[in-house]
Amino acid sequence: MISVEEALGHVLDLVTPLESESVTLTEAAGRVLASPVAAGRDQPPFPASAMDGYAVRSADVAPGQRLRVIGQSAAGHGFRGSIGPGDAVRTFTGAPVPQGADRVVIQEDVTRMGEIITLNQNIDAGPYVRPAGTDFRAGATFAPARPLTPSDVALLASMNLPDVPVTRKPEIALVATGDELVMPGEAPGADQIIASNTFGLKALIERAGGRARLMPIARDTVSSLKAIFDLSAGADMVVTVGGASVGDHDLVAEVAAERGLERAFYKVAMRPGKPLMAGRIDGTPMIGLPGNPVSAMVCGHVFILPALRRMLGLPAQRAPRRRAQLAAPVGANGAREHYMRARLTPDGLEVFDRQDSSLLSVLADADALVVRPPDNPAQEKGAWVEYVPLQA
Ligand SMILES: Nc1nc2c(c(=O)[nH]1)N[C@H]1C(S)=C(S)[C@@H](COP(=O)(O)OP(=O)(O)OC[C@H]3O[C@@H](n4cnc5c(N)ncnc54)[C@H](O)[C@@H]3O)O[C@H]1N2
Ligand code: MOO
Repeated sequence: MISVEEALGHVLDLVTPLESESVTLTEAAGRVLASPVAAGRDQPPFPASAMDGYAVRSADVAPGQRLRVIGQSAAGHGFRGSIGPGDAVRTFTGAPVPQGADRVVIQEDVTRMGEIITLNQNIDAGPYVRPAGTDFRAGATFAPARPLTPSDVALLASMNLPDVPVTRKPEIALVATGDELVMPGEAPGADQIIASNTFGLKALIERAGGRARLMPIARDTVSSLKAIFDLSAGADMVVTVGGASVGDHDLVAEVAAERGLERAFYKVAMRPGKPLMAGRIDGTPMIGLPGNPVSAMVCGHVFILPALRRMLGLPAQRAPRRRAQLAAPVGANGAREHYMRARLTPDGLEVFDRQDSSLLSVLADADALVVRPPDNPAQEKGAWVEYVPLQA
């Protein structure tokens, strides 16, 4: 068995960043920029007022000073002239500050009589002028190494970029295997259960910016598995779920080998997720996940998402980890790296007692996977541990 780190290295080696496509800004959230983009203009493009008030020369600012209002500058309708000594221009938030002015006095700090304003005794320091290019300059580049956030989209819009180059969404074919499985909503026989893993994985993949294709359930026969492998052609990656272990009906390895799988590894020193396999069939990366529902989802976080991120052009990295303190002691770990379902509370990480890899109800309660290194001794309450956030 190889370590998780080694296995992840192999998985990341199986994939490469995909090509780019152009999308409109309204479709850009959650996508990954394929190349840096550059601002089309300065923002703000002119010195802009930050307040409603009067644009003045700071040399003219003194308590009780009287100034003459010579015009107005509104957002979208600037004052065309320039102001000289003793002048003021009625100015609104977002409006260009007229030439000659270097300060805005807020309207609460003046008394106006006709076209004359008198500055009050106490005046806000100001200057309430945002110089041109305060936010960014024309030509400033933007290349975040993450899926575009709502804030990023707002920034791209203000850079005057109606379309942006993004990496094509990786398409991942998800193949559930097993005679015991029926689709949600179908009437299961007495020995059957509902296929859940591929649905969870689809949600995980699509939340991270991929596209998942749910394939028909493959039955525990060589011919059925072969047929579903054929149907999966064209995907950027094929992920099978179940049939990965050593039982007589675990046929994924056999069929994949027949299809010419160049296997990178089989079996990883992790818990859950031991009978994981990965390789390439005809150039297409293939990952075989174990069937236990929690094993499949944990492997989704630990292997599929890093591979997906690499296909999206993001750095080849393991699942992000954070550190927190344990809210209660935990026992010694065994020889496999253990991803323990836990909840982050104000008192620290509460590791659940029930860690069986079939328990989706426990996984749904968890928002963290506490990572226990192989042979990690028992840990006291308050010990610092690493965890993989599940909602990230
Ligand atoms: N003798 C041994 N037996 C097992 C070993 C071992 O080393 N020696 N490893 C165990 C471990 S660890 C795991 S994990 C499982 C993985 O087995 P498979 O990948 O072959 O998975 P299946 O047998 O097909 O299914 C296991 C379990 O999960 C249910 N399942 C499968 N697919 C789905 C799905 N899409 N949705 C919901 N549930 C699913 C399936 O019904 C089984 O209950 O092997 C151990 N055995
Ligand atoms: O590794 Mo299995 O995934 O322990 O349940």
